[in-house]
Amino acid sequence: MSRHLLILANRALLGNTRLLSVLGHRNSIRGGTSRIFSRFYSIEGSGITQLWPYQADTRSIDFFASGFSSKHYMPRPGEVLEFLNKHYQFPRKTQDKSLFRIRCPCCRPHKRGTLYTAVINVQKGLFQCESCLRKENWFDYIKLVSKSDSFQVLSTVDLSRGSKTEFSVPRDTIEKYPNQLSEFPIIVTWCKTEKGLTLDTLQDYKIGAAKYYNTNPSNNAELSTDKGQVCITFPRMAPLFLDPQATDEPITKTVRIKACEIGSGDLVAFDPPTSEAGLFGYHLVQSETETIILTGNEFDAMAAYQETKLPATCLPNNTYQLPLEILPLLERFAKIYIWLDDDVAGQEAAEKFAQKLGINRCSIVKTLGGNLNGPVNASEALASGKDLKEILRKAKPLEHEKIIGFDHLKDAVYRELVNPNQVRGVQSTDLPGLNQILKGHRPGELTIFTGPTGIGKTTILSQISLDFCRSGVSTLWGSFEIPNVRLAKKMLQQFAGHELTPEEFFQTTEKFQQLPMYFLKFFGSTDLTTVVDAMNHAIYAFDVQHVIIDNLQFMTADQGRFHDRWEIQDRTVGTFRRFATERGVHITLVVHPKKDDREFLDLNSVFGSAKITQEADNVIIIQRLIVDDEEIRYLDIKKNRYDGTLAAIPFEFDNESCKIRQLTRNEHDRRAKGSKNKTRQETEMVPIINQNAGENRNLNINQQ
Ligand SMILES: Nc1ncnc2c1ncn2[C@@H]1O[C@H](COP(=O)(O)OP(=O)(O)OP(=O)(O)O)[C@@H](O)[C@H]1O
Repeated sequence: MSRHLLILANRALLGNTRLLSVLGHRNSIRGGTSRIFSRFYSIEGSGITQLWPYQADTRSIDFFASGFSSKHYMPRPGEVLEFLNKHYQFPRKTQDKSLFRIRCPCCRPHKRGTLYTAVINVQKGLFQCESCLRKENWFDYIKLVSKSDSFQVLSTVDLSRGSKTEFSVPRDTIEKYPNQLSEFPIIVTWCKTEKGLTLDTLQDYKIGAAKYYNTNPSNNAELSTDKGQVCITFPRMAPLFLDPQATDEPITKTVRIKACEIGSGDLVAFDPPTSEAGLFGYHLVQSETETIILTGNEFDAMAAYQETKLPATCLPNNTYQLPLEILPLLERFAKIYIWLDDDVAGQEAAEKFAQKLGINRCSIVKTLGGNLNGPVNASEALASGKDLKEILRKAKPLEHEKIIGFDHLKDAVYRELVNPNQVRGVQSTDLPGLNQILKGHRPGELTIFTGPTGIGKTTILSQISLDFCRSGVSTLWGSFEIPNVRLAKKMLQQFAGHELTPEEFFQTTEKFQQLPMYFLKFFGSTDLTTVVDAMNHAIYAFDVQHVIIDNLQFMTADQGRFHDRWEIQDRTVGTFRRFATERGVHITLVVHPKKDDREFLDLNSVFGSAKITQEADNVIIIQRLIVDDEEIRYLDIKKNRYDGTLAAIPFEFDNESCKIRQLTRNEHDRRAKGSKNKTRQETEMVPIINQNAGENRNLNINQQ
């Protein structure tokens, strides 16, 4: 602590003006220095070392996670005015079209005339009050209006036992990993022959070798108890100081290790497992560096750096996520090349990240350059002898949504045409039948999920969300009926495949915490605007792609009188529908059925008006069929806007893992053969059996 205080004192003395100017863009200096620190860099309570200077360890993560947003960020067109109107701020026009006069959420309205003391730039979301001199960026203004210190979102880390942010071995050992590279010539040879990377590049990036256990959450295998396997190690670096306008060279230190399998480059472990600090290759950034390349993984970053000589870094996790914790590290760059895979998912992520980082400073690199075939990323381009400098030179900025031209649209349509399989969406591992019927989990859709009380809606959705999350789909749960802790407990059991003993708990949570899974803190009846604000924030902060709302009735309970209830639910569904399309996320909404004694449910059984199922892209109903005292349950897909395929998937429930398993055709036929007198509804249900699990074969939808 004393060292940090000393550095802080030195900095304050030597560059007081610079320090204040750095703080100035986020803080009014009217309240004096202590107020500056207490507002943004709180030195009270938890102690100065946690917040200032930005430490290369990970303790300051929560601080940034709850508050940081890039000053380069531009709200979507119309977003600011929509927010102001929804929150009854009654903005008034000024002569300047981009400026609106509003009330300051911080000033006390003592006199009527002093109410409208602030202005907001509706294009940039920047807020400034003439009375209290407060200046805020868009997200901080939202927080002030929402009167919320955080956006009520928990992560898997919060719900298990807190983050593990210490290295598993002493720091000295970590620093020696690059020296161990020479002991494993196989790594150097593989990087050279398979990836075209030189020893110099590996050394520049401090690539090393070390033994690690497999703790990758997408790997279903139990944690191995042997001594681990030799891995190639990628260090993640963070500066000791976070001063976006620093002119001296940042001093960096290793804050996290990513360990991958030699030969495949597949993720084996992160050390520490849950920290998000630092960026790969950040030590290559010099004081005068203004440009950086952001790639999808370490091999792409090294390839881009080797050929273009520009410092290149990569997304920190094996998913398309750009965590808030690393945004401060990218704040200083005037130009960012986003170079992700040139496929549908990669280009969609690139566009999202460009908006998150500020579209004015980002250019998107397309490795394919409009060709149908060829290398899709920097690493493949290097290995196949392409000119990476030339590819980079052709990078284009993302146009603002409002002025998107036909060129951009043409690109997107073309991408979908030539990659039909990629447009199908993320595939389920647990339930291959879902892939056969719905073809995949796609952004921008609304799925309605229903079934009788207690039939297992939450349990199945928990399993499905975990399944997609393991494939990298960042997921936000809004559990308005079941407390988050109970949901997380169920999810942990499904994740482990059995109920956990206290001994297993720690090992399993280590893996579980690495999943991009988040939970809204709300419970019971909650105002729609509050939920939508939190969802918006989660998309910015955690790159959420799938939102689950469980359920519509609990979220809207006690809102409005009896006869207004349908209207409120219709409005809620309409808002979610629009949200899914505009923000490109998949929303799964659980809706209870109407009180219905019939054995089988259909589209008319969904509670509320017909609008609910009309708005939906997919409707899934859990059905039960009683045959000779034995019960068979089905996931019955009753609506599928993507390609119209309708069918039902029979499944059984496994108590031990708390998961469902799809029945094979034989298993189903054996159980269903007792059903002699088929009802009309029963014959309408068309079971699909996972004889060829995972294959997308043509469905014989008249199997029965
Ligand atoms: N297919 C199944 N067979 C038997 N039991 C199940 C099945 N699915 C879930 N369960 C168990 O039934 C209980 C209720 O499950 P769950 O909460 O998921 O139902 P739900 O439909 O979401 O309930 P609600 O209508 O109250 O929201 C849980 O204890 C769960 O473990």
